[in-house]
Amino acid sequence: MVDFKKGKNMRELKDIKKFKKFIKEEKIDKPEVIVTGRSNVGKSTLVRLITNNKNVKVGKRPGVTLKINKYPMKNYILVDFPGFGFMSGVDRKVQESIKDKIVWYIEDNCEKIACSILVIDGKAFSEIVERWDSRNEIPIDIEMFQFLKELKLNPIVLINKMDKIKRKNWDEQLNKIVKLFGYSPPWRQWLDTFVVGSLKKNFGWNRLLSMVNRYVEEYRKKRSN
Ligand SMILES: Nc1nc2c(ncn2[C@@H]2O[C@H](COP(=O)(O)OP(=O)(O)OP(=O)(O)O)[C@@H](O)[C@H]2O)c(=O)[nH]1
Ligand SMILES: [Mg+2]
Repeated sequence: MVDFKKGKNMRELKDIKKFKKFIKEEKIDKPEVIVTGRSNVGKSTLVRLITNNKNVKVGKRPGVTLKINKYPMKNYILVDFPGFGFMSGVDRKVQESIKDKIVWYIEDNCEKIACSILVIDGKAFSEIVERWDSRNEIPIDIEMFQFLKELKLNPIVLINKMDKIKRKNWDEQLNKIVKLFGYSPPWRQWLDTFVVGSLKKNFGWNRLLSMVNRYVEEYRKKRSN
């Protein structure tokens, strides 16, 4: 009788242990990979390519994505953000609240973010930044990059829409861009931070993906230690 009880308890204890281990394993969520950037730079286009999900909305006008959308992948969760900064046709207060939400989200979730992608429009970027610079303010993309770096979120800058720039002008434009981010030219020195691409012409994102996978792998290894 006693033995039976004891045996049962032992089994129960074992089951509880197993269950706890299961819960613990389940609790280690997949890390997140976040996609940020101004409106209309191609964030959702990238997410659509990576997930191969036609339901990801992309569009010509700014402000297409207004919510934080998550897409589970095999080893991570891809998070598509609304664009920050100026959006024509979107109320200023709404723009400000979107920016706040993005910053809060990143701060609250930084522990589970394996890496971050900051998408910029290779053609429009330097013009926009110079405009901000002349007002003596830190341009919002640069501010976001520094913020991601400070939080150690492994930012990768995707310089998108390069199809809009003539090949012969690439070096000049790319040198200008890396300089604005605080990196000295030539831009080719910084391939572990910048990816040059055109999602429209389907190039650049493969290299970006392999960098993402490397960061996710590093994150997992660190976590399992
Ligand atoms: N020329 C060109 N257009 C592109 C490229 N990538 C994306 N686009 C276009 O840019 C527009 C905006 O793309 P989205 O992916 O919706 O941009 P987003 O950054 O998600 O925009 P929001 O959701 O408003 O923040 C769409 O018309 C895309 O087809 C590119 O490499 N070259
Ligand atoms: Mg979008």
